Amino acid sequence: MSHPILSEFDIVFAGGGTTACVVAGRLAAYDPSLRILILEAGQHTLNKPIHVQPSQALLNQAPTSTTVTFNIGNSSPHINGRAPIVPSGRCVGGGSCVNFMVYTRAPASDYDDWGVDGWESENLIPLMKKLEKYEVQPDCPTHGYDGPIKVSSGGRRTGISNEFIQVGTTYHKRHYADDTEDLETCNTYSPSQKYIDGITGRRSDAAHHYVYTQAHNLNLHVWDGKRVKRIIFEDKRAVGVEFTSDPASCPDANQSSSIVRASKLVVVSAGAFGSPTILERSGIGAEAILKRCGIDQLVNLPGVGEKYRDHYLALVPYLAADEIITTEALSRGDSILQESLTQNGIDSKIKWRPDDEELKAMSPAFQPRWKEFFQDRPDKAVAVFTPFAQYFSPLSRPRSSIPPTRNYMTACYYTLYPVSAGSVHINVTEDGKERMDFNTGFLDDPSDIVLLNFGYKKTREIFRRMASYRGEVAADHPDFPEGSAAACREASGPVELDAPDIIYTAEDDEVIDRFLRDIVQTPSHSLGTCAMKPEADHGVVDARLNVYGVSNLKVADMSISPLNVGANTYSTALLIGERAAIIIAEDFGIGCI
Ligand SMILES: Cc1cc2nc3c(=O)[nH]c(=O)nc-3n(C[C@H](O)[C@H](O)[C@H](O)COP(=O)(O)OP(=O)(O)OC[C@H]3O[C@@H](n4cnc5c(N)ncnc54)[C@H](O)[C@@H]3O)c2cc1C
Repeated sequence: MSHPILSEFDIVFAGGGTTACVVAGRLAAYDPSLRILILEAGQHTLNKPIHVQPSQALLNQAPTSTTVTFNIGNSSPHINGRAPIVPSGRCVGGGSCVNFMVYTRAPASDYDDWGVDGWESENLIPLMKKLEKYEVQPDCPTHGYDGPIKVSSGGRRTGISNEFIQVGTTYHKRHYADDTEDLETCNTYSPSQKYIDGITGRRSDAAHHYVYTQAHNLNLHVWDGKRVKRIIFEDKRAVGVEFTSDPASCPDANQSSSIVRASKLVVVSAGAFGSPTILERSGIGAEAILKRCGIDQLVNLPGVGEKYRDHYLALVPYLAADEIITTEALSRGDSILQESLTQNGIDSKIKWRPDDEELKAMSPAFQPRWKEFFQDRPDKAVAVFTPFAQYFSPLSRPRSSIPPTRNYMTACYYTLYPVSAGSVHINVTEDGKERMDFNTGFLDDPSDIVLLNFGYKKTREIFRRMASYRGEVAADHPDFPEGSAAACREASGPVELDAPDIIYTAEDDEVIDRFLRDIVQTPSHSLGTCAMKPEADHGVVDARLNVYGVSNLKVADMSISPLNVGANTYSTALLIGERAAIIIAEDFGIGCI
C-alpha cells in the first residue's frame, strides 16, 4: 500500500506525552536547527483550564473524557473477576497534563538497582536537580532551584493534613521531617508537595514547561490528534512513521494513513501502553504474538510488552467534621474558595515501613518478600499512606448518586514494589479489529494482598484518631459480619490516642481481602513494558535507549524502566526525558547546556 509522503524531519517522536516533551523541548533548545516532529494521539493542551488549573485535574478522568485513554485489562480471578481500568494520558504532555500532581521521588538506590551503565544515581541526581525549581525550601542539597518544573505546597493547606501528621507522630510513633523527598528518607511523616507553580498556581507539566516555551522555534512541530500505527524500516533502519488521525480525539477526521520520514532518528515515546504496541505493529516482538496478528516479524524481541508493573492503590473514605476545610466542593462542582483552585487535596503523607510489631501482625505470606527485598534496605518504603481531603470512591465502584453533601476524608494508600507483573500486547479480534491484550497482573502474587490488608487496618487506626473523624462510610468499607468488632458506623468524634486497636477475626480478614480484591486499583503508575536491560534478559532497549536489532530507533518513556520505582512516576518520567535528551545530543554531536 502506498501513502502520501508528507515531509521529512531529523527526528520524529511517536507519542507526545511527558517524556517526549522533555526530550523534544531540550533538543530544540540545544540545537534550534534540528527539525523535530512530535506525533501525538491526543489534542493540544496549551492554556486549557482542564490541564493547567490544578483543581480541575479529576475532570480528565470523567467517563466521557478524551484527554485520557481508559486502558481496560483482562478480567482476573485475583481481583474477583473484574476487568480493571488503567487510565493513561492522551494529550500533548500526556500524563503530566492530567495527573494528580503529587510530588514524590524514588530513593536514589532504585536507579542503582537498575544496574545500567550511565543510569547510576550519581549520574542522575544532577539531572533531577536540573529539571526542578523547588519552591518549598532553599538550600536542600538534592533539590534543584533553576529548572522548568516548579514544586510547591500549592498554597492553602486542607485541615486534615496536620491531624494526620499529629496522629502519625504520636499514636504511630514515627518521626516528622519537612522533606522526605531527599532520595533517602522514609518511614517519616511529612507535608506532601505538588507539581504546582507556587506563584501562578498553575500545573507544572511537561508540555507547557518544555515544548510550548519553544514556540518561537519554527523547527519544532507538534501534530496533535495523530495516532502512530507503525515505524517504517529500510533494511532494519528506522526511516519514518505511518500514522492516521486518532479516532478518539478526532472522531470526524479522515482515517487514511500517511507517512512522515525521519532522516536521523525515530523516538517511540508513547508510554507503557503505546510504546510496546507500536513496536509490535512494526514487527518487533515475540514471534507468537506477531503471528496471531498476521504481522511479519522484523526482530525477535520476546521482552516487548512483558513485565508490566504498577502500584496498587486502595481508597477508603471516612466521614469528617463539618467545620474543616476540604476540597469536597471541587468534586461536587460547587463554587469554591479562590485558594482551593491551586489544590489537589493531598497535603501530608508517610512513605511507610513496618516495624517489628507491625510485621508480626501481618500474614506470614509477606515475610519472604520482606526478607529478600526490604529488610536490609532502610530507604525502601513498602507503601505510601496519605489523607485526601474529600470523598473519593474507587474506580471500580462508580456511585450512582453523589454522596450526601457533607465533609469527607479518604485514606489513600498504595503499595510500592508489588511482586506481581502483567503484560501489554496487541491482539486482533475475530472481526479483524485490533484490541489490546492487557493483563494488569494485579494481586497475582499472594504476598501483595498482605500489605493492602494491613494498610487498611493501619490507616483505619490512624484515621479514627484524627480530630475530624466522624466514622466510616460503611458502603465503601468491608462488609464485616454482624457482631464484628470491626463493624463500620458513624461516630460523634475520634477515639482516644491510646484506645486499643480494633481486633479483627480470621473471618474479618477474609472479608477485608475480598473487599480489597474488589476495589484495588491503579494510581496510573504504569511502566516496564520495553525494559532497558540486556537482550538476553528479555530487554528491549540498551543503555543508550536503542531498540535491539534495528538502527535509528530509540524508546524513551516509562516503558523502559526495568524495575519498579518507590514513588509516583512523574519524577522518573521527567528524569528519563532529561537523560534521553543528553544521550541523543551526544549521538548527534550536539553540546548540551
Ligand atoms: C490519571 C493519572 C494520575 C497520575 N498522578 C500522578 C501523580 O499525582 N504524581 C506522579 O508523580 N505521577 C502521576 N501519574 C503518573 C505520571 O503522570 C506518568 O507516569 C507519566 O506521565 C508517564 O509518562 P510517559 O512519557 O511514560 O507517558 P505519557 O505521559 O502517558 O505519554 C505517552 C503519550 O503517548 C501518546 N500515545 C500513545 N499511543 C500513541 C500512538 N499510537 N500514537 C501517538 N501517540 C500515542 C499518548 O496519548 C500519551 O500522550 C499519573 C498518571 C495518570 C494517568
